[in-house]
Amino acid sequence: MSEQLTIALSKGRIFKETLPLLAHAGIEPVDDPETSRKLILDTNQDDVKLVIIRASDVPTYVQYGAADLGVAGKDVLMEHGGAGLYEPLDLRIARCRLMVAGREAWKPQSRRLRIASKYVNSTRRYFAEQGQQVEIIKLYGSMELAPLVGLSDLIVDVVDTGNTLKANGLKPLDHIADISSRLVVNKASMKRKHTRVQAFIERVSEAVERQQAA
Ligand SMILES: Nc1ncnc2c1ncn2[C@@H]1O[C@H](COP(=O)(O)OP(=O)(O)OP(=O)(O)O)[C@@H](O)[C@H]1O
Ligand SMILES: O=P(O)(O)OC[C@H]1O[C@H](OP(=O)(O)OP(=O)(O)O)[C@H](O)[C@@H]1O
Repeated sequence: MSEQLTIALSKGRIFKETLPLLAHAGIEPVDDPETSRKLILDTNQDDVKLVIIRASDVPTYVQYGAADLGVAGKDVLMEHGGAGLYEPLDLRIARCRLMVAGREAWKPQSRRLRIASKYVNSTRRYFAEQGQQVEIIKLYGSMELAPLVGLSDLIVDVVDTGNTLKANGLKPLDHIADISSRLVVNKASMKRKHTRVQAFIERVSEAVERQQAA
């Protein structure tokens, strides 16, 4: 019997944008995670399963070997720290920027600032590098609201078109990092299932190159 491969993905943009890359590797899910309530999806290949989890949980599943591989945004990987993972491939999907943002009328202040974000580690690291001590408030979403209601001075969040910032009277202030999604691999799976995992990485890498050329 061939080795089982488990791939961790999140619903929404990562699933949608990963589908064509999986298809190039010959993998097609049997169910659609947007309509199915199943958390383990079968594919056209008996030995390949997809697990559907929260975007921020993907590195944890792969770190502990509950999934051999996964797709996660660099924002999520920076926050997780990358323990137990290899990051062999930039998939160049779900591209955005991790940014500091504040109200349109924002002016730099000399007092200690409050920053709201779900990216507490990246936020702490970034402001420490700037030599600034800040108070960080952990949120789980809708960060754009925090400065509007006086919960924080600034936010750290991902920005793509800038429409969400604009719609809420906020402006981008500082660029922290360019973000795209990465293929991540459990370190033990990379050794134990080397041939299988390496072949998968090569097929997906080909698909990424083709998408870039198109
Ligand atoms: N507006 C956007 N445009 C492009 N890429 C984005 C955008 N927002 C987020 N991303 C990228 O896509 C990844 C997945 O985003 P998604 O919105 O599906 O999950 P999430 O809601 O951020 O995660 P969680 O459910 O764990 O809180 C993010 O980690 C980020 O790398
Ligand atoms: O610069 P923009 O293009 O407006 O994208 C930025 C928004 O996207 C993300 O949210 P989320 O994934 O919840 O929202 P989305 O699905 O609407 O992009 C992020 O937290 C911002 O709120």
